[in-house]
Amino acid sequence: MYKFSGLDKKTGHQPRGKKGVLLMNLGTPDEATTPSVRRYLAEFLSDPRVVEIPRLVWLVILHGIILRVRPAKSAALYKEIWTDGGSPLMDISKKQQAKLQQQLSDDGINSNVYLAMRYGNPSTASTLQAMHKDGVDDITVLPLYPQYAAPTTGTVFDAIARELMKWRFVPSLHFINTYHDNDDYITALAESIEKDFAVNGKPKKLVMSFHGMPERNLQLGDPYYCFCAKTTRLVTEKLGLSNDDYVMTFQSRFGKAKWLGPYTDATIESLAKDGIDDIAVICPAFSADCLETLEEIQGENREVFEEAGGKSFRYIAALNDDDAHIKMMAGLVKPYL
Ligand SMILES: C=CC1=C(C)c2cc3[nH]c(cc4nc(cc5[nH]c(cc1n2)c(C)c5CCC(=O)O)C(CCC(=O)O)=C4C)c(C)c3C=C
Ligand SMILES: [Fe+2]
Ligand SMILES: [Fe+2]
Repeated sequence: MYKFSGLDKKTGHQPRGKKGVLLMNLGTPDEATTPSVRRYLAEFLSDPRVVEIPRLVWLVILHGIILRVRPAKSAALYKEIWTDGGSPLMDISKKQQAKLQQQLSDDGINSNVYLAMRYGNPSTASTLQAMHKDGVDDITVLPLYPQYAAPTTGTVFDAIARELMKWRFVPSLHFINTYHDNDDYITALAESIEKDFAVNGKPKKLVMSFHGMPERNLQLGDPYYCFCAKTTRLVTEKLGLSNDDYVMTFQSRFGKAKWLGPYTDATIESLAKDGIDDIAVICPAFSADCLETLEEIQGENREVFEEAGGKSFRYIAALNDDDAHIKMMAGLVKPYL
């Protein structure tokens, strides 16, 4: 490590040689208002990794229809889940950052933890610039998506590369692309399920609901589906569940194409109709609770279940800032620090 105190006298360069951790997540609107949601969705849905249909056709649909209709609807949903700390995804991400910082320092590691979002704020570019200013030139990137997918993890890499293309001194980079089968992740999920079962009893069915994606992405080689299946297998094996005890499903469909199935809402409805009136739902693809878990699962899907005759619906929270989750993150980044 270079040992400069203050700026170098000859070059005016910053002291360098520090290592830093960069936590990344999707991003969320700054406010639960239509203009704020529109700005966020415009950036998110313009990403060619997220919507893979011919560019020109998509931009016409996006700006002609979707960005005129969806922001107001989504803003109303965000309002339902908004907290004093802002969007749950942002609030929880900040807590994760602070707790991981503390965990690393408890473990005797003197590296700063930074937080950036792929869309919206704090932006990837501005966070990388802040790291550079702090003298960090060795960056460990942890996208908080347990199962690699091109529209999530892949595009985090794009955003980092796009910024670094402008830099003269490209830092050392360590990119953690997936942790779907990491022992500590599987154990943390299994323990959170066991805790729920201990308090509320074993449900008639455990629904493991993952965020969906178009089925075409799978055919084109995206490993996401297989990684979700592996997480499901490892967690259910750890819990000693039999095939009848659980089901893997996919939620948050968007657009007209066929998405990965079975769909969460249709599954939950048919479970209730078949007399499986007591279920617990967990969403292992989400490292932090957000619109898709708090509103779509706890809100919408609960209603679907109850209207179809279901009696007991439990949502098992994301790992959020649980100690086991933070320790898992520390375990993932430590080999590079
Ligand atoms: C349009 C295609 C989409 C793909 C493919 C997709 C994949 C994907 N997304 C997540 C995680 C999150 N998605 C969230 C919200 C969200 N996702 C899409 C679309 C796609 N996602 C939309 C349009 C939205 C916005 C919500 C709305 O307006 O209804 C979120 C929550 C954000 C928040 O602010 O709370 C997360 C997290 C994963 C893991 C994934 C994997 C394939
Ligand atoms: Fe999504
Ligand atoms: Fe949704």
